[in-house]
Amino acid sequence: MTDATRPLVRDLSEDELLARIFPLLPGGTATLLGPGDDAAVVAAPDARFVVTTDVLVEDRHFRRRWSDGRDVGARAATANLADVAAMGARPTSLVVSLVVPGDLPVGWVTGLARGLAEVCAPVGAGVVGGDLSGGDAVVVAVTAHGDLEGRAPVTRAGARPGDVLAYAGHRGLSAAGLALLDAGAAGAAAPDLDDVPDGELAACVAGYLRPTSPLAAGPEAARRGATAMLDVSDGLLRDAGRLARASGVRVDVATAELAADVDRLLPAAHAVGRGRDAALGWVLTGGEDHGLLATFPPGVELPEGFRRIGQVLAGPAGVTVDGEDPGTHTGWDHFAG
Ligand SMILES: Nc1ncnc2c1ncn2[C@@H]1O[C@H](COP(=O)(O)OP(=O)(O)OP(=O)(O)O)[C@@H](O)[C@H]1O
Ligand SMILES: Cc1ncc(C[n+]2csc(CCOP(=O)(O)O)c2C)c(N)n1
Ligand SMILES: [Mg+2]
Ligand SMILES: [Mg+2]
Ligand SMILES: [Mg+2]
Repeated sequence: MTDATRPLVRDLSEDELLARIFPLLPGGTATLLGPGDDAAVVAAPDARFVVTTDVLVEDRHFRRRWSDGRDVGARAATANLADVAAMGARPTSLVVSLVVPGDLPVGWVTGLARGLAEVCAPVGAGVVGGDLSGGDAVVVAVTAHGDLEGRAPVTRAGARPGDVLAYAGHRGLSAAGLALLDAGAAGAAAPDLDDVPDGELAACVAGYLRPTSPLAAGPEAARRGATAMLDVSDGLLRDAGRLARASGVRVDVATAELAADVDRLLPAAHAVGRGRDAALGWVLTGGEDHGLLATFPPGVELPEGFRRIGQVLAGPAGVTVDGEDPGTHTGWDHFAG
């Protein structure tokens, strides 16, 4: 019988570990020279490219008892590709820096490469290089690049009073999944997604372990004239506030437009002994869904996947919910609780 926990990272040399990773990485349609040399070469037909980076830290962004390597690889790719898409760009390539302890099974690391490939390959993005180091905790730092294909980038700063506020992707799913794992899984073995009961609870846990981002909706929003856009990583209200301040407008989120999302999360709220207030909180302030929040000029037909969730009004710059100040807790902050 094969032992999935062997060999360990410390049983292999760096070169041996890399030799197991390389064949698993997606090639990508823009890759001219992939991993193995001092740097990769990636086509940039537009003569400009977008570049962004995000890091996942063990016990801050994921727990090894909940997430396997594949989950973390998929999540690291999604978090980064969503930032590329939020500029209106098409992802082309990623580099991945890995810090791993020596007692980590090699299968965890190859799982991470497979998780990266599962998210990157379908959109034609290559994993073209990275770095490897030892350390006490697992850290996955990804840098992603994207092609604007001749379009102007969609920044956070272009929203105008009168625009429609719209969102594509899941809302509150990841936060609900985290709450379920937090409430039920202390000390438990990593849940295999296949073992989680069917239905909405499983969808929430999957939404936390492997969030999906509507990546194609970013370039499509740009083509349809989106005036501002960002991905929601820290919470709908927190990120809407960033867009609002960058644009110098008031962004008003309408809870009536979010009722179906709240309903969907009620089983998860009940499972952790909470009610509708918790579900609404996850939708408004939960992070890591990596959906796209964008503003469009009035009258524009929204691109596929986007739904209206509010409106853009004249200042003072900031976010309101049904016309009211939402208070201080609008989402995640690494340092300010
Ligand atoms: N250490 C840093 N040095 C330079 N710029 C940084 C640093 N950290 C963040 N930034 C920049 O600050 C801006 C906001 O970063 P932030 O990480 O909040 O955005 P994000 O990646 O879209 O969100 P999230 O990290 O929640 O997914 C980005 O333009 C980012 O490049
Ligand atoms: C074990 C565990 N506890 C809490 C959370 C929640 N969380 C961590 S970072 C973050 C915001 C996005 O991160 P960043 O701003 O670094 O991109 C959120 C919502 C989690 N994912 N895992
Ligand atoms: Mg970031
Ligand atoms: Mg972002
Ligand atoms: Mg953040």
